[in-house]
Parts: sequence; structure tokens; C-alpha cells
Amino acid sequence: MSPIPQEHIQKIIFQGINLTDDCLGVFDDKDMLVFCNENLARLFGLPIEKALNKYFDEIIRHCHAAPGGINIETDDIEQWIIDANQKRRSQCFRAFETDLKDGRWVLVTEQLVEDQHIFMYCSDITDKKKYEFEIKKKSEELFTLATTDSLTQTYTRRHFYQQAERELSRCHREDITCALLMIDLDYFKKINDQYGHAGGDKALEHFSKGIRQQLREHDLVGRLGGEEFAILLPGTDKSTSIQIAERLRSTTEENTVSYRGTSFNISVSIGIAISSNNCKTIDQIMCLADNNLYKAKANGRNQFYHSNA
Ligand SMILES: Nc1nc2c(ncn2[C@@H]2O[C@H](COP(=O)(O)OP(=O)(O)OP(=O)(O)O)[C@@H](O)[C@H]2O)c(=O)[nH]1
Repeated sequence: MSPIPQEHIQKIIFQGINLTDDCLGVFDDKDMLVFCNENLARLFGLPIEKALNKYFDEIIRHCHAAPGGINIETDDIEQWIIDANQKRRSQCFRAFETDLKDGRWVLVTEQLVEDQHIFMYCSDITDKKKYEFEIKKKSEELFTLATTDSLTQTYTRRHFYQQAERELSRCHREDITCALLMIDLDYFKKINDQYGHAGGDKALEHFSKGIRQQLREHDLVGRLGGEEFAILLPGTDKSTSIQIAERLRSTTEENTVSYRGTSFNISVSIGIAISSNNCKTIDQIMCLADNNLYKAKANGRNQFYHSNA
């Protein structure tokens, strides 16, 4: 069998290049686009005849302003081009993902070939990206489910312990004082008895919303179980934690809970513990706050109690 002539092979390759869904082209050593298929030109928002023989920076300027093609998100296109030029030809092979203005995604590869030419090849990865985004969203939802109490939107006991443990050891290393408030709603059983479990739930929701509004972003709030909560206040000393505890106590007492056309009051007892050399682990500080909570309850409820370790 006689070999297929080179011209015939070249014709077949060119047909393939124009029929493929992928995008490909060649930039020369001066960064002029000397060869491409229609798909690559479209990726730059240009028809093939307008894309060919244009320099990379001209193509990018056009693409930035064009309604279609690669989504170049920048307010400073000249700086963007300088940055891109620093990366182009810095390695033999580069690959990166980018989105298009119509929402699709492509994987762009740049292969440095002979005489500083760049062979660019891009393929559609929209389905892969969709799948990745879905997985990311689902794993974020799962993380929230595992770490947040759905009724009160506070951390679950386990997550609170983990976060508080980490924060306490960071504060100990940096010689920063932390306060832990252990809070328990008073006579909660009576609320359930009087207003039903749903009324009790409403009180828990109302209370937790109130405390979250009064705290800083980096304070940690967890529901330890039932009607018991803990708050870790990093960088908070004794006098500030007493002020915060009193504010939480008084606002809880003052803000009535509205439920099915009626309203009722709740109150809380609070045990305060401050971190120190004798009280630096999560177990030690929780234990001290728990003992102090017990004393606040024993002293008549609707109050806070503080003692040193
Ligand atoms: N509505 C509702 N009630 C809950 C929830 N978790 C626990 N409870 C109820 O909370 C009540 C807590 O009662 P106790 O431990 O006796 O405490 P208390 O009545 O608040 O009394 P003191 O803490 O001593 O002031 C129990 O009746 C639990 O069933 C919940 O998620 N929702």
C-alpha cells in the first residue's frame, strides 16, 4: 500500500481542527496570533478573520470590551496584560481555568514550542465546574448542618468545644485573657408546661437571636444542650465579662417572647469563668463556669456569678 501523501494528511488535520469543539491556535514569538480555529477566535469575542494577525494585547483589549468570549474581570486592563505577559512563556507548560461571559468554563493550556511560539489549546469544562460547584455547595451545607444547631443557629456542642479549644490555646499562647459565660434559661420546664414544646422552642430561638445580636463576630456561641448555652469571649477580662453578662441578663429579662398572640418573659442565670494559668484548657474553664452557673441558680436565678479558679 502506498503511503498517504502529506498534503492529504494535512487536509485531514485541518478538517479536524475546524470540526473539533475545542479551541486551538498559535502565537508567534512576537505574540501575534498566526493560526487559530474559529472556536479560539470566538473565545476572544472575534470572528476568525479579525483575530488572525492581531497581537495578544490587542486581542485581550478587544475581548475585555466585547459582549462575548472570556470573562476578563478587571478595572485595569493594561495592568492585567502586564501580569498576563509575565506569566506567559515563564514556563514550558501552563494550564488554568477561566469562565466565559455566557457562563461556560474552559481549561486553557499554553505549551511553549519552537522559537518561543505558544501553542494554545482550550477545552470546555462547564460540566466539570458545575459538578464541582454542586459538591462545594453540598459540602458547605453538610458542614453547616453538622456544626450549627438548626433551632438557635448557634454552634452545636461538639463544634463549640472544638472551636473554643482552639481559640483558648491561641489566646493562651498570645497571653490574651478569655471569658466563658455558661448560660441557662430559668424554669424552662415551666415554659414548656405552660406554652407547650413549640412555645419553649420559640423562647430558645428568641433568646439565641438576642444574644447573637449583642456579640462580636469572633465571639463563639454554642448550644450545649436543651436550654443551656456557652459563649466564649476572646480578649475579654473580668470587668468586661461582668458588664456583658449583666447586659445579656437584663435584655433577656426585658425582651418579651411573642408566641401565638400572647407574650411571656424569660430570664437566665450565668456562670462566668476567666482564663488564667490555672484555668486554661476548655475542660477547666467549662468546669469553673458550670460551678459558677450552679451558684447563680442556687442564689435565686436571673443573675450571674463569678469566681476565680
Ligand atoms: N421546647 C424545648 N424544650 C427543651 C428542649 N431541650 C430541652 N428542653 C426542656 O427543657 C427543660 C429543662 O428543664 P430543667 O433541666 O428542669 O431546668 P429548668 O426548668 O430550666 O430549671 P432551672 O434550670 O433549674 O431553672 C426540660 O423540660 C426539657 O425537656 C428543646 O429543644 N425545646
